[in-house]
Amino acid sequence: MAGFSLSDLERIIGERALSGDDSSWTAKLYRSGMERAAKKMGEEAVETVIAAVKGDDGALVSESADLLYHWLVVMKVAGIPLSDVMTELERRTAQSGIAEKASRKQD
Ligand SMILES: N=c1c2ncn([C@@H]3O[C@H](COP(=O)(O)OP(=O)(O)OP(=O)(O)O)[C@@H](O)[C@H]3O)c2ncn1[C@@H]1O[C@H](COP(=O)(O)O)[C@@H](O)[C@H]1O
Repeated sequence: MAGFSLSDLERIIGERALSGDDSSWTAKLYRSGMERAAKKMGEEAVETVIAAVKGDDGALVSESADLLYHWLVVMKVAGIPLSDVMTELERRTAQSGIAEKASRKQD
């Protein structure tokens, strides 16, 4: 299970979004467009915040999974690949020099 990545989920969402399968939540949400998908993501974000503030670790894991899934659907609707976000995160990390400092510490 630990081998499952956001890239795997992005690929599944990409396939299911265009599947035309009426039983697919992804296909339905993708078809309904950005407003609905973003609203759903917002609901999951709020539920994640509530779980965090309550200190409910089980709910925090579950709501985080819902949030990441719905965020990836929003990104699919927007047509922005996950790799664009990872590139931006990598750029920020390189800019801060943190990765370099960590690798120097290991030597
Ligand atoms: N990770 C998810 C995932 N997380 C949440 N959901 C769905 O998101 C929907 C909304 O979640 P909520 O918790 O808000 O449930 P709800 O309150 O009943 O929803 P609403 O009343 O607002 O409709 C539910 O139908 C969940 O099943 C997901 N649906 C799909 N996936 C992934 O997408 C794949 C493809 O799924 P399908 O597109 O359904 O084939 C799956 O194999 C999973 O990997």
